[in-house]
Amino acid sequence: MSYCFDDLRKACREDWDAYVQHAFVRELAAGTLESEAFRHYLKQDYLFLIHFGRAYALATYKSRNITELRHSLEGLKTIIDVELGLHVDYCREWGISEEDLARLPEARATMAYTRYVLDTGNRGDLLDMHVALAPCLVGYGEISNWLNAQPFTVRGDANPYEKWLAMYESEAFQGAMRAEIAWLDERLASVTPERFAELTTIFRDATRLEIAFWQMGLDRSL
Ligand SMILES: Cc1ncc(CN)c(N)n1
Repeated sequence: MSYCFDDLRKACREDWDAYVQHAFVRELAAGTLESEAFRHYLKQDYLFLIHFGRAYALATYKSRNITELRHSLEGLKTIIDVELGLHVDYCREWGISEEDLARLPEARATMAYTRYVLDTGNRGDLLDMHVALAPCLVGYGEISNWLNAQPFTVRGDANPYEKWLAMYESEAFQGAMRAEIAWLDERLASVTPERFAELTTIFRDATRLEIAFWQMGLDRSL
């Protein structure tokens, strides 16, 4: 039996769909999401991205050859240069200054998700780490593609969240998503059924923590 990334998705189908098709992203794509819910999510996502930068740095540290090193470094650059850079500018447009960002309280959902991924990376190997990171990178790329195919999605000036939608359909982000899937496909091809079961647990846990992150935005909870 040879595995690939899609087998992880299939093994967690219910959780994966609940994440990709969550009410938060549906409302965002329709342009009906309450602006305070979005602002709350944006602030927590800043903290999330800082910790995910650390997680990609850990993946870089755990790399054992130049190919792995380059791949993890590309992930780190996507988070820091593409997403986090745009995020700070975007927060400013939504009335959140860098000073506000510097003194944010961290929501429990942010703590749980980011520390789970860092702990998985510390305990496990590079494959554990990348499987824990996959719902983040692959998930948002897939969410973007799924939303673009839905009749309720409003694009352009009529949607206040147009920039968010545009970021995740950008070639920089979609290319990073494809590279991550290709990397995972290559590694998963040679794992045993026992190892695949362990990786499925990590993928499911990280996906459930993504669902909790959307819900935190909707509920504006800390
Ligand atoms: C919670 C969360 N998950 C994923 C992403 C996409 N990197 C994000 N910005 N925030």
